[in-house]
Amino acid sequence: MAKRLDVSDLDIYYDKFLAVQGVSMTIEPRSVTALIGPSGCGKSTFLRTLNRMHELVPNARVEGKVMMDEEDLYGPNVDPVRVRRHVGMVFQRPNPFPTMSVYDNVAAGLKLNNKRMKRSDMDELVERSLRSANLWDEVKDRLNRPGSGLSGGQQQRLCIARAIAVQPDVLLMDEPCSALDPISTGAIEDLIVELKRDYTIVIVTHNMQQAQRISDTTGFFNLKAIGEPGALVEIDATTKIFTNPGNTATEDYVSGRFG
Ligand SMILES: Nc1ncnc2c1ncn2[C@@H]1O[C@H](COP(=O)(O)OP(=O)(O)OP(=O)(O)O)[C@@H](O)[C@H]1O
Repeated sequence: MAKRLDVSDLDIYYDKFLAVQGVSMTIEPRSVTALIGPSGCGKSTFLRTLNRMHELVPNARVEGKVMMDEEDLYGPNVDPVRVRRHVGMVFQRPNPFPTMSVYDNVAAGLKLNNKRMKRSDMDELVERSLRSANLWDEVKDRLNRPGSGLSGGQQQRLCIARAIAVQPDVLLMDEPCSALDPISTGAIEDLIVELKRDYTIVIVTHNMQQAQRISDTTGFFNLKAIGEPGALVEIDATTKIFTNPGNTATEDYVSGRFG
């Protein structure tokens, strides 16, 4: 669990459109890396290349390299479905499987991967995942009720439980709190800080305070110029990015002068 990602010279295309150019960065295990930047600069696009979800868009592709420890995620014999199992994703809007129970939502990935798992082992893993997602106490008496009956914040923690049930190495989060109220947001932020003990976490956020509260490292993306692709401007310790960034565009962005 908790592997390092090493991205080098990554160019990301939607068909002929070069959306993001020349990204290189190292993402350390057992840390939270926040990706910030104005709308349209390619943060979500970049995030989706880290588990090969980008290529689910027809004709979308990348050039460059993404290494997870010693493994080239875009190597010739690598199965993208396996990559997505090892690099989990949590989305902006909580998306539990609506007709499935709370239990089955968490067990869904486990069932796909381990068809012969004993019921008692499955029960144990579902409980452990829900506990890790700080949701167990709230749902233990309604495991058989639909996941869609939970509150928005609970649904998002259910999605996090589902993502960690398969014991991924990396967890990607694309604005996981943007649909949540401040109290649910606080619960998810606390959870992210706890989860970094076991996982490598990369989160896209528009919320500067959130990036400062929960991340160790922050990467600032921006468009090179109007009509040009997005690019990584700088990446550094979060305290440095927010107090003494190396680039004036970063300073303007984090101090709210644009974006
Ligand atoms: N499915 C797609 N097909 C074609 N172009 C796309 C697709 N998704 C995104 N793009 C383009 O890629 C560029 C980067 O978009 P992306 O959504 O990654 O930016 P972002 O920084 O995450 O924005 P936001 O903060 O608004 O979510 C934009 O020019 C966008 O229009």
